Order: sequence, then structure tokens, then C-alpha cells
Amino acid sequence: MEYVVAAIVIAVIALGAAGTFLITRVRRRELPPQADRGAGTISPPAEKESEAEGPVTTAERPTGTGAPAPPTEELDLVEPPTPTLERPAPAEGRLVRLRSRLARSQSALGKGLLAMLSRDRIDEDTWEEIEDSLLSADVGVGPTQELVERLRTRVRVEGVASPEQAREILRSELLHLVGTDLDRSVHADRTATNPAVVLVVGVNGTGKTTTCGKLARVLVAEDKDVILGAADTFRAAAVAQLATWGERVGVPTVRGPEGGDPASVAFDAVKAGVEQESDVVIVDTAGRLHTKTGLMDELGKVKRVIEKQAPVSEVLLVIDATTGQNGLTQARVFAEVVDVTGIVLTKLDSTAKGGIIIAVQRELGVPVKLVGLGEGADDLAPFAPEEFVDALLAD
Ligand SMILES: Nc1nc2c(ncn2[C@@H]2O[C@H](COP(=O)(O)OP(=O)(O)OP(=O)(O)O)[C@@H](O)[C@H]2O)c(=O)[nH]1
Repeated sequence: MEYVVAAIVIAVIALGAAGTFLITRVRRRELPPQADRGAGTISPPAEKESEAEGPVTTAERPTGTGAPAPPTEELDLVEPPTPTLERPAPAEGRLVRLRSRLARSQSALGKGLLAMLSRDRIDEDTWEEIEDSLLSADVGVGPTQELVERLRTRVRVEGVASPEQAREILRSELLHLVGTDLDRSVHADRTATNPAVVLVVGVNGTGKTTTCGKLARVLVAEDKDVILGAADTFRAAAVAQLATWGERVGVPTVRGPEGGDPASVAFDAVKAGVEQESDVVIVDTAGRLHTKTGLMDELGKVKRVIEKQAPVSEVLLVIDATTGQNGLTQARVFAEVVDVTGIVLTKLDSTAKGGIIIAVQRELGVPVKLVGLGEGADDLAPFAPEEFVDALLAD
């Protein structure tokens, strides 16, 4: 009898346990998968998500829509820890901190000139050497002749009695050439009704996506609410690359289908920025050769379509400093199509041709606003003429 009672008790316990297990399995399946809840992107509904689901937003974005549903109480599910967001360093004074990165430009453009100008006797050969070194640093013919003329006059009138005096003359003349009175701020302040829109353009591989990511960090460090628009639908990796930059600092990325219409992604990104009352939307575009008319027309279209939502506050042309004079040709063509308002000169850490800063400003009449000094996340520096010239002449 006792055996019979024991067997019945064991059977009841076993049935109860099996029932609980099945209910838990069913409820678990009802929750969205983890990956979907933390995708870090906003996909335009018409293109990727069904109308009913709406846009997918990042779980990292505190003000975003579509936050994950809280798990049912009965389930003992442990939420994964919220990924720690990076706190980017403020951009102020970066040129000073990163001045050692200008080592190559420094020896070609600054130190070399200084050594020549400090000679006991400055003869015609020396002036020719000075001219050559400016030309080989890509300062450009016009600005080189102008600088040499001004230096000649000052040396003749004032004389160069000491290396300190040579440095002072060179410093002020280089500053004059680079320009100290241009507005070099990136216009990234929202108006009463719209976010600022920064459109980033340039030829392939110049560093556009990287610049978008680094710029987002600069703006996050200024407590700005940023949205990234991955309008480089041509290169799938660029979209993922941009989204990763954003995820690291809690900035959502609006993306469309691979090979989709870049203008439509740019439109959706700015629309999201308007609806979410963001401070700034940064739109990355595909690299395009300035010689390909169709692609350049497409860029004009991207800008026009964005402007149906909000005015474009800044068009940043990204130029790879190592490409030298070719960068100038690119600049000219891009400026015709999209009205460039600022230049980002990347890879300045990898070239002796720092003079391109002067040449490109002259060519376009548009200021260099940012310079790339490395591949690190915080290696994008606001361009400050005094800091730059002092770095070139540093001991
Ligand atoms: N040394 C150095 N490398 C840089 C700098 N900026 C960007 N890069 C590198 O340049 C390469 C190209 O950068 P991307 O941002 O992918 O270039 P992109 O213009 O978006 O490329 P496409 O979309 O193909 O046109 C990457 O390896 C970057 O790390 C810089 O200031 N210095």
C-alpha cells in the first residue's frame, strides 16, 4: 500500500514539473529575439519593416521608440547588461594634443622653411629652395609665389638677426596664408523647427564614413542629440561600419536596403531627425568619382530631396590629403554640384603635403573645418590655424 501511495505522489510531481516547463517554452517563444531588440538601427518602414511593426530603433537610445517589452513576471529571464556607451573626449585642443601626428608635414613645411630662413645669408639659391619646398608640400603655385614675395619683403625690410626672428616672421606669414578670419565652425545647431543637417561627400576611400563616425562622437561630447543616415547604399560594409560607430556612443543609424535609393535613405534620416527633434543629422554618402556625371547628378538629387524636409546646414567635402593636387580637381567638381561649405582633410598624419590645406581653401574659397590625424576614434580635430602653424614650427 505504501508503495502505491509513493508511486502516485511521484507521478503527480513529475506531471506538474512537465507542465511548468512547457508553459515557459511557449512564453519564451512569444518574446522577440534579443538581436532584434538591440539592432541599433532605424530601418525605413516601407523598405524593410512591415507597416505594422514600424521602425526598429536601438535599445541604447534612451529617447527612441520601440523600446523592448518588459519580460513577463513569471519568467526568470535575466536581461543582458545594457552595453556601456563610450564617452567621447571633447574635441577642443585636439590639434595641440595630436601635433606629433603632423611629423611629416612638420619637417617638410615648417621646420625646413625655418632652417632656410635662419641661414646667415639668404641668397637667390635659398629663395629657390624655399619655393621648391613649398611646392613639394602642395601649397600650390599661386600661394607659394605670394608667400615667397611677402617673406622676401620682410627679410629685406626687417632683416633676420636671429632664429627667433625668422620663426616669428615665418609664423605670421604662414598664418596669413592659412587665414585666421574664416568661419571654421561646423554648423550643427538645430533651429526652432529643424535639426541641423550635415551632408558628407567625397570620392571613394577618402574617409567619409570614418569622418561621419568621428564627427558624431565630437557632437555627442557636446551633448548633442545625433542621428546618422547611411545613404552609402552602394557599399554594404559602409552601412554596418556607420552603425557600429553610432552604437558605440548611443547614436541611432537610419538605413535602407543594399543598393537602394540613397536619396530615400537621406530623406528618411532627416525625417526621423525632424520627428525626434534631434539636434543634428549626419548623412554619409557613397564615394563617387568626380568624373562620373551620373553619380554626381545623384548627389545633387540627394541634397534636393533632403531639402524637402529641412535645409542642409553644412556640406562637408572629405579630401584625402595624401592625394595632393588631385584633391583640388575633386574639390572643384564637387563644389559645382553641391555647394560645399567646409572641407575635411583626412590622413594629414600620413603625408608631407600639409600645404594642401592652403591650396584647397584658395581653390574653393571654402575653409578647412576639420582635419583627420589618424585612424583612432577621436583623431578628428577642429582645424585651428594658430595651433596648426605652431605645430608645424614646433621644435
Ligand atoms: N591614417 C589615417 N587614416 C584615415 C583617416 N581617416 C580615415 N582613414 C582611413 O581611411 C580608410 C577609408 O575610410 P572610409 O571612412 O571607409 O572611407 P570612405 O570615404 O567612406 O570610403 P567609400 O565609402 O568606399 O568611398 C579607412 O581605413 C580609415 O581608417 C585619417 O585621418 N588618418
